[in-house]
Parts: sequence; C-alpha cells; structure tokens
Amino acid sequence: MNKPIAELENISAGYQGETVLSDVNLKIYPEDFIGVIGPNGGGKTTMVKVLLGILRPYKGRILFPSGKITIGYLPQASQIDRSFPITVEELVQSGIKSLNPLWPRISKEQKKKCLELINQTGLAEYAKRPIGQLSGGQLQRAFLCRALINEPQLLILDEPNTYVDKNFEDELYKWLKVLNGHMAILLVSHDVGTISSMVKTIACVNHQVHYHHSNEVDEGVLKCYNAPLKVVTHKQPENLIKP
Ligand SMILES: Nc1ncnc2c1ncn2[C@@H]1O[C@H](COP(=O)(O)OP(=O)(O)OP(=O)(O)O)[C@@H](O)[C@H]1O
Repeated sequence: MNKPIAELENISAGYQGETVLSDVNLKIYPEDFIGVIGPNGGGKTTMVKVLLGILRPYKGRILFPSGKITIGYLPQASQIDRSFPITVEELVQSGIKSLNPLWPRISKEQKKKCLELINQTGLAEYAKRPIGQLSGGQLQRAFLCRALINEPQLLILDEPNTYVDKNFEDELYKWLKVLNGHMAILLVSHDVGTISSMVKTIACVNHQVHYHHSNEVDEGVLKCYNAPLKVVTHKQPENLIKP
C-alpha cells in the first residue's frame, strides 16, 4: 500500500477551550475517496479546518508522510462572503498558489486553465461578473473551479451540493469520479444515500471519528451518527442491517 498523503494523529480540537474533536485519527491515501458524514455540530468542518491548517489543534499532529501536498478546498456555502468585490474569473485566479500576493502576475497558461474550468462548470457567461451577483449554486461552482486550479493531490469539498441543481450535482459526481483517478477526495455531505453510492469509504464524525474501509452505512456508522438514518447497502439483501 502507498504511504498516506495526510494524516491526523490523536487530534483534539475545538474553539475557546471547548473540545469539539477528541482523539481523532485519520489517514488519507492518494487513491482515497472518503465520504464524511455525521450529525450537525459533530465536527466535520472542524476536522476539515484542522486538516487545512486553519485551526490549530489542542493536541495531536497533522502529518504529510509523502511530503508537502497541495490541497484544494471548496468551503461550505455558509462560510462564503458574497460581498467580497471580486469577479468569478478573479476568484478562480486567486486560488493559484504560485502567485505573489503583492504582485500577482498570471501567465497566459494560467488564465487559460481558469477559463477552461469556468467553461467546464457552465459559468462562461458569468466569468466577468462579481460573485455577489451569482446564485448559490453558481457560487459553489466558482469555488469548485478555485479548488481545482492547482490540480491538488487532495480535494476537500464541504457540502458541495447545498445549492447546486440536480443536473449539475450528477455532473459533479461524475467529474469527481474522474478526478479521483489522480487525486484523493474528501467529501463532506449530509446526503448519506448519494454519498454512499459515490465514495469508496465512509468516515462518521461525531466528536470522535468512526472510520471503516467500505462505503456501507453499517451498525458502527449508525451508532456514531446517533440519529435516525436510513441504512444504505450495496450488498445482497440477506446482508442488510436493520435500522
Ligand atoms: N468559530 C467557532 N467558534 C466557536 N464554536 C464553533 C466555531 N465553529 C464551529 N463551532 C462549534 O463547533 C461545533 C462543531 O461545528 P462544525 O461546524 O465542525 O460541525 P459540523 O459537523 O460541520 O456541522 P454541520 O453538519 O452543521 O455543518 C459546533 O457545536 C459549532 O457550534
């Protein structure tokens, strides 16, 4: 097996001294497609923030055993400031990691790549519009382009389907499958049914992390979720676990 590209080791984290995550361990491998589920307030976004280095844990280590990696991040819609005066094209370009923030010179190639992504997500006609004029789903698409601009080794998507319509959602999931051919994906979602048919493995975050190496919503996941949840199975009916 390959080495993990990112690892959370005995992480405890939270805010203002309150603990949200307690003793969390998670290894992410290059070919992983992990669905992260869990009840509201369970700590999914907090775990993502720790992985991204935005939130410093109280305890534990974040490791990158294969060396430094590029992470692409699509934040949860509620965390996006729509009033920021920036166009769609500028938003996507702002994700280019080699840019010098004091003197951001964007090459022709980089501009082309940004526009390709914008076209691919159906936003061509909105490229020059301020992000404040986009619908919720269009804004999520724009942030998806930004997350992908550096061809990351790890793509983290926090609830990417909050606003997008069914057509784009289907397209997005197909696209993610292709992307997973060359990047690891961590997908946070409440849509347990869809997620379990999409991802390779499921991690349930409820202050602790229950991680098992399959995409079945089994008894362990149900216990971790601690809320009514329909069992999703891809096995033969005789293996189905009753809720
Ligand atoms: N900046 C913050 N300051 C203080 N508390 C916070 C902050 N951000 C999150 N929390 C608290 O941490 C807990 C976990 O929040 P988090 O956003 O990680 O949960 P989640 O599992 O992503 O939830 P949801 O499913 O609702 O998106 C919640 O109780 C929340 O109120």
